[in-house]
Amino acid sequence: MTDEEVLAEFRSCDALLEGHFKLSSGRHSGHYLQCARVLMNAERAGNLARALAQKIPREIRNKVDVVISPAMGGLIIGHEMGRALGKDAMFLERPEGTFHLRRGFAIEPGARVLMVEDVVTTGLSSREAIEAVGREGGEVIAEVALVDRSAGEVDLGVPFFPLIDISFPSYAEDEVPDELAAIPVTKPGSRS
Ligand SMILES: O=P(O)(O)OC[C@H]1O[C@H](OP(=O)(O)OP(=O)(O)O)[C@H](O)[C@@H]1O
Ligand SMILES: O=C(O)c1cc(=O)[nH]c(=O)[nH]1
Ligand SMILES: [Mg+2]
Repeated sequence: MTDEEVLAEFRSCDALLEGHFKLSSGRHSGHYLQCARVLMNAERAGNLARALAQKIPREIRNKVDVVISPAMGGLIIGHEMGRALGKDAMFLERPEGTFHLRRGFAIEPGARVLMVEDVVTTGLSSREAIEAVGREGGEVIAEVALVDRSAGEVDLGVPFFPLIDISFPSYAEDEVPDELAAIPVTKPGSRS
């Protein structure tokens, strides 16, 4: 899929939002990609996951033992990636603030993990999720995401293959432009 085709999918289901958003990192932005709306259609979610799987070089794809994603945003795309690769898909949660496996999920010692995210902006959530896999005994060999909002700038410490690169501006709390500050802010994500 080309970048334009992927963005057309987002636009077609009103998932490319404009307004004033507080992101997971605490930064502010006039744009938000609401991946849950894109993924609410199972056929579209499957198509996107298969396109994303094609972004992973074959030599890495062939090594993946299991797929893991950080809830909530990574959950559906992680599940569909598991289907695309024919691997189990588990998810990390952070009810007390730190990602870990729950619900009886466990990783074989040394298992090679593909991390799957919906969006990467600063990469903070991804790095926390990658660390969590290490604590659980696995090794993240690569990450994929539907969207890289850092436009290729982020360093996750593992090879990273997004479906699309986008660079929407984001601002620290004390640098929000007046035009943006004038719009009531919403915080769509679930990090507290
Ligand atoms: O690269 P970052 O700056 O960390 O931002 C990206 C993260 O933010 C969103 O999750 P969020 O924490 O909003 O929670 P959710 O997945 O539960 O919606 C998104 O799903 C990524 O996990
Ligand atoms: O950085 C984020 O929290 C974020 C940005 C975005 O565009 N979409 C999203 O789901 N999360
Ligand atoms: Mg998330």
